[in-house]
Amino acid sequence: MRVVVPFAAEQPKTRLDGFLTAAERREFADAMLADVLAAIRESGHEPELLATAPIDRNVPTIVDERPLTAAVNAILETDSPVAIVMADLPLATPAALARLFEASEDVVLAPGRGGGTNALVARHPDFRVDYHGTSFLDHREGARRVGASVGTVDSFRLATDIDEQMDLAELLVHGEGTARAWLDRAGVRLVRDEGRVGVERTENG
Ligand SMILES: Nc1nc2c(ncn2[C@@H]2O[C@H](COP(=O)(O)OP(=O)(O)OP(=O)(O)O)[C@@H](O)[C@H]2O)c(=O)[nH]1
Ligand SMILES: C[C@H](OP(=O)(O)O)C(=O)O
Repeated sequence: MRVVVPFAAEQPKTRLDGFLTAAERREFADAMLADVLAAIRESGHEPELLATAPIDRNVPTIVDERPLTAAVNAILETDSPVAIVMADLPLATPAALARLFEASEDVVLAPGRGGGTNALVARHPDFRVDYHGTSFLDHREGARRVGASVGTVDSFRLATDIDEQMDLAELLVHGEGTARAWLDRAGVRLVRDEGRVGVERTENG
């Protein structure tokens, strides 16, 4: 099965603007991508990148400048089965991915917190994506509309996409890979005084 990883190569992670500079966001997105690619390989699959611009990685790469939904649907139109795994899932483990890849339904969805779809497998030739907003609900409805059976993978590690500053706390609590190490080097630390955990940046970061 093809495992395709969409990647916004040029201006990634704009919601972290203010906490990380544009150059840092590129480095951090790259570090998360490295973790995701490693987890996919360890699960026994060879990942492919679907990037908005050429990037210098030793991975087969499709460059498609169109927005995310159009670029992913261009792949789903020509191939099945295909897995789509987002590049901002640095907590993803080979075991969590294997649960996604090995589920038997025509369309298998790994929801993200907040209603998104962090990873999916499409085995039905007529299924198409519609990302952003509550894409999990849209994808479930879309799958049913084309007569596809739908499965859901209940996984904290696949549900934790890193979009906003508070998501960085999850990576500091649970992460062990390249992206976690990048945060440590950048001086991003947990704040665990009271209430919900948060993050701050120390001077020497
Ligand atoms: N190929 C492709 N991938 C994209 C595009 N937009 C986002 N992605 C990737 O899709 C996944 C989910 O991205 P989002 O969290 O929606 O967007 P983001 O660019 O990472 O972050 P924000 O700028 O904060 O929205 C990540 O793997 C992104 O790298 C796009 O236009 N084309
Ligand atoms: C790609 C998009 O991600 P989000 O905008 O929820 O991070 C989605 O899952 O629909």
